Amino acid sequence: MSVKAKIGPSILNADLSNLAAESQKLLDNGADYLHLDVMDGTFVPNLTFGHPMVKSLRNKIKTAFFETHMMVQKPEQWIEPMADAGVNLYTFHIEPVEDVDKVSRLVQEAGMKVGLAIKPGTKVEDLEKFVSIADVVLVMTVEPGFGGQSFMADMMPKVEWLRANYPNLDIEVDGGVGPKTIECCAKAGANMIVSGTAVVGAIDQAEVIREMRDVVQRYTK
Ligand SMILES: O=C(CO)[C@H](O)[C@H](O)COP(=O)(O)O
Ligand SMILES: [Fe+2]
Repeated sequence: MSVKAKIGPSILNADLSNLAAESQKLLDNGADYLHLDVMDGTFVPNLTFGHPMVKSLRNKIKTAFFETHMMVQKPEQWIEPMADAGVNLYTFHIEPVEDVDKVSRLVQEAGMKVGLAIKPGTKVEDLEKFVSIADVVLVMTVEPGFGGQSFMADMMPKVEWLRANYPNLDIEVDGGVGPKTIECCAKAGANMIVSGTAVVGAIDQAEVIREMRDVVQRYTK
């Protein structure tokens, strides 16, 4: 296996009125990248922010790696604006998309890496046919839409199956991940760890980030 352990805090439950400062604090505390949750109120029953907010954040934070987790019905609609906003990794859900290959190509042509996400109810086999075009696959460990939910350990067989078949693939998990659940994710084979509430709400963010990275590193060696 030659994948790197990376911790990407989700700013979903941070103080969004103070997004740049909250994001910089996470980066200063050791975050490897920022996971920005974009929700359209249709694909999921919640609404967050779009490309204008991401662009404003990019103006303040020049070099960090930005992932947008696109929980939207029409991911093709936001490719150009998100590329213009300075997004590095454009992760979209395959469920509402008719032609995943085509949308992935458009993401690449716009200069971003491709992330493909599945909801808890989606079989890993549905993702398999697109793995070759993906830079990252995201296995959701909560029903998308809200931060602070409980981790679904029964998603781990998907991660195990992906790791067994794709030793060098970047496999991300998202939802309810923190110090209590990290071992389970790392053991299954996840190497990109999204963590919202557990990091953002921590008294010592640096310690929580370091602790989770250490656990993942033990399994990625
Ligand atoms: O995509 C998401 C929700 O749909 C968030 O990234 C995720 O929930 C992170 O927050 P937490 O760690 O608090 O669960
Ligand atoms: Fe997310």
